[in-house]
Amino acid sequence: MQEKPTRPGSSDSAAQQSPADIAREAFRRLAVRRIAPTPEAYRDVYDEVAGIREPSPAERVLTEFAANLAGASGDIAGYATRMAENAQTRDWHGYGRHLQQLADKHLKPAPAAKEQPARTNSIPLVDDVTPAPVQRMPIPLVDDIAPAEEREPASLVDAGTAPVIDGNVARMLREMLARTLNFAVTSLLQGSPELTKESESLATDINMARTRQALSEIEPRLKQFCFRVEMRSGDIAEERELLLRLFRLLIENIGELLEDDSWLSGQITNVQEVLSGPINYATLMDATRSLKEVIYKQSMLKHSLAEAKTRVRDMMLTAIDRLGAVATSTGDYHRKIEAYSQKISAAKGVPELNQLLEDITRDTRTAHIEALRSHDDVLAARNEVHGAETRIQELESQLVQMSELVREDQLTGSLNRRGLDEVLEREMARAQRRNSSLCIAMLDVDDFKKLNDTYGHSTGDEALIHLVRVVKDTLRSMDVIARFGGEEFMIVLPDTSLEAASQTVTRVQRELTKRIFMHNHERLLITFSAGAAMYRSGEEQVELIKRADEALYKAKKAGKNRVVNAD
Ligand SMILES: Nc1nc2c(ncn2[C@@H]2O[C@H](COP(=O)(O)OP(=O)(O)OP(=O)(O)O)[C@@H](O)[C@H]2O)c(=O)[nH]1
Repeated sequence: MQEKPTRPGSSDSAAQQSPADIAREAFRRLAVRRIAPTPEAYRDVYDEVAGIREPSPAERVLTEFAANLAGASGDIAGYATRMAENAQTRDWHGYGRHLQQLADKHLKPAPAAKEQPARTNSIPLVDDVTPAPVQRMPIPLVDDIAPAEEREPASLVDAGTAPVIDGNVARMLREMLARTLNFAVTSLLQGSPELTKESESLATDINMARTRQALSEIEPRLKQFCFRVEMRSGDIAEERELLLRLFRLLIENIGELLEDDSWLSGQITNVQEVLSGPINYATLMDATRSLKEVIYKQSMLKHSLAEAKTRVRDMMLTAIDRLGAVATSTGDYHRKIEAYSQKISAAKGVPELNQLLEDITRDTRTAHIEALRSHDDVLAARNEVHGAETRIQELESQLVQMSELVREDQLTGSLNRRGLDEVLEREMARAQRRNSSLCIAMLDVDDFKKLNDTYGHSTGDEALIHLVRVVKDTLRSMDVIARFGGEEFMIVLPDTSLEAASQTVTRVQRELTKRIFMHNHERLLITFSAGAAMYRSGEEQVELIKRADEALYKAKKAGKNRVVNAD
């Protein structure tokens, strides 16, 4: 199929076309040029048909590169001018050729020995604009271990040249390249089946290539492949950045809407913190886990809250009904009394008056009983409303506490890093204010990997829970344990000297040997090493932690299951 030269991409002709025409023509050109109809390719061709000459990011980079190079001296400036012309006319093939020549001439090492004239078997890369013929490095690519029939014909091999890369090295390089393409690159290209296929195909061909000629044929394909991969990575990075920006914006807006819903702000802050730091799998998983837990608990509380609110509403309705009934009955009573007074005025004798008095007494008693009952009902309803109000307040404060949960490590129930930061900040300020001593100790479970490997990850988890339980039971209530990460914990000991801190940690170690960890009726001894450090007035949090960490390192080096004090 040939591309028709009609419908040039000029704005005049484009102006006469409807968007549907332009789209149809864009698809036709994609098909004719055998370009995959990706959104980017479609956008480029659409712009071309519509006469919109918006350069793509790659075009912009290449154009700027050529412009910057123009300031160089000598023949580099000549290449730069030609590349700039190519960029202007969008002759990317020419651009690539000139760039290749420039690289060949200025970036490749000089031939190994002058007296051995270099010969090349590859397709020459010099063209008429190259000032001097380029001499390519002779690299015999024939394997010394390759079977004879796979070798390149003798006429193509550099018989007299000393190999710059010997056959073994060439084979290794080829295999490494093929493996990189086959495993590393391919695994990074998920979601792009075309590129994955090309990567695998290149790996196979490179592995099979035994001659320079064969490699020369692969070279342009590899170049094209690299270019496409680079474009794709750029797109992915851009998409990721856009998504993150969108997500941040969303979270920020939700945060602003939350003035009344303080129970949600904990989660929002948590997510914002994750988004502001370096994002990796672990931080995202951590945030997801703690949010899930909190959301689950909150949903249960919200359910009870909704029930309590419905109950209050029902009670209010009942109370209003009752008040309505009282009003109705007293209204009836007033009307009756009015009627009685008229009857009394018109009464003819005492018997009639007696009868009227009896009727009035009866009606008055009934109205009184009704009023009393309603009064009692209203009082009971008011008490119930009070009770429900108190319950709602309790539930609401529980919700606020739930939000605090994100300061807790979900596995062990100790504080998490965020909670630790807050406690440390608070205690350091207090120690400075009161001029009191404050110590911290970094704990790291010994040979924890071995425990995991031998008994499984969930047993490892149980061991961490056990450790935290023992630490909590052994420490004073004012002391705090926090999970620093993985199998590392930190203990914060306010009002404690370094010596006392070290003794406390040793006591925990002893307690661990007494309260042995059981796994399937098997007694497993858990030990840890620790580094203790005392806060120096005015010291930064990171510095204090660093000193404790160094002491912990010394404890590990000295044989584990011990405490070392920082100097
Ligand atoms: N079960 C479990 N394992 C974890 C957790 N966090 C980290 N780990 C594991 O803890 C192990 C730590 O191993 P290492 O850093 O080599 O330390 P170690 O084996 O204790 O060796 P030493 O510290 O030198 O005594 C790794 O295998 C982690 O996968 C967790 O939450 N649960």
